[in-house]
Amino acid sequence: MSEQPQNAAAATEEPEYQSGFGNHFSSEARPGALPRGQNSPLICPFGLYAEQISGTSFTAPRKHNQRSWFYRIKPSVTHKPFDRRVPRHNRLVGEFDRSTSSATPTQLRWRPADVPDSPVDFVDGLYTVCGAGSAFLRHGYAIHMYAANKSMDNCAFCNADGDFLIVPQQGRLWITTECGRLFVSPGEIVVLPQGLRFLVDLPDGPSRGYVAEVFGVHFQLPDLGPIGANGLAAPRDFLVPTAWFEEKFHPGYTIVQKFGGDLFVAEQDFSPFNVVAWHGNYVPYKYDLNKFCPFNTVLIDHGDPSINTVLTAPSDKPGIALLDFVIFPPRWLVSEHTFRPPYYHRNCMSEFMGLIYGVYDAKADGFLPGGASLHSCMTPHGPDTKTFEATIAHGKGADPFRIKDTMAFMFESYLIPRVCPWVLDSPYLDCDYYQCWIGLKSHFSSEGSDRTGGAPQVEIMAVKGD
Ligand SMILES: O=C(O)Cc1cc(O)ccc1O
Repeated sequence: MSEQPQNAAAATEEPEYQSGFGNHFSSEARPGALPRGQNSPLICPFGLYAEQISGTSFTAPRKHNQRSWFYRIKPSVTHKPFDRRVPRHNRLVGEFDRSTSSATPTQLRWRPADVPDSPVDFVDGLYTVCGAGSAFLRHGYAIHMYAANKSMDNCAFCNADGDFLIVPQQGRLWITTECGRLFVSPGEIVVLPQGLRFLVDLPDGPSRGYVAEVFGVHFQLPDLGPIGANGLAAPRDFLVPTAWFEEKFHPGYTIVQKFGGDLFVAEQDFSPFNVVAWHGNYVPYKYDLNKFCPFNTVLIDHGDPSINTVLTAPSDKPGIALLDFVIFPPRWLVSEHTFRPPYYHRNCMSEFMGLIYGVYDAKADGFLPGGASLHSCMTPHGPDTKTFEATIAHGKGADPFRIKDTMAFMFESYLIPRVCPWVLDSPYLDCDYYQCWIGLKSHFSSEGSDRTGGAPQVEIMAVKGD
């Protein structure tokens, strides 16, 4: 047995991690448990079973190829047949079409959902907000949110459909996976790859957050282009678990498998967290968003948000994301004679936004931590009236200004999302969202602007020589 605490929910200290992104990692909870020389020896050390999990086709190009080898007490196949789970609720979608969801160009915003009073775990608290494509066709994505208050008990979750990128907003997540354990706090994110079994304990009780799920592709770090070799999210800040196992007889233990958006259950009599050693590059990982190294304009204008991409799930088209994860972290705004909040815009990409804490600089009110907004392809949006008027009135844009204590994020996709009925009928839907822009009035004057007074757009400081 592992030396570490057996009751995952009781543990509150960070476990040990390995660091890096895309590495071939290896870890053993028992020295000598990792076979040397080959992946699948006739007899594995300690009598373990060897089992591979592949996250890409066997023949995927080497630079994309992902797989891990697990050395476990019993193989994961040792369970009774899968049965469709009697739905407690049916709010997960894996195929987005007219029968499951609808498309709307309307700007949508939701207030934060209350965490329920009745006991709800991570799986039952998960509901799809919107998405596009199909888990079966291995192309598309789903955006989910969760509100839960109790740890998963005697069960583990396995998402056969895609990778989960979880953004906790309230309450820490203590996540046990086949590769080991991760402690994830609001301000951090965690990626759980397709098919990996995991369970979520909630050491703080009530818990809420956002999930992006991508079908048929995995998240990668964005290229840095002219930024150079450093900046944005650094590979060494990604943390991967070390092997941890429990050898527990667990009669009635259930694997809850999401398959095409539906939930299936299969019973077994042991903990699936029985991997004593593993190696490979198909791994769960977490990342602290406060480690992000943001870049920004340093003279004029407001840069496009793509500059703050943490992770991207690419499409087959170069430079076009199936789903980008972009953040709006604390940063200095220094551009001159510039309207510094996000510009008004209509984009060909669709944008789902969430707020982890603080205030987002385009919305003076109404966009709250735990809430969300969705602006679909070519739907106009931008700063609300209060933000625009305050920015202009106070002549903001002259002195360097530090945006503090905030963390907003965006899931951005080139596939247009369809929205689920339960979030359109939700009591948390802000039906007055459009009002935040209705007050924007014309400042047009054919005499010329009374604000800039024709001031030069950029002041150039000449430095005289001796
Ligand atoms: O607020 C938004 O909608 C996201 C966003 C932010 C920004 O700084 C520039 C463009 C953009 O779409």
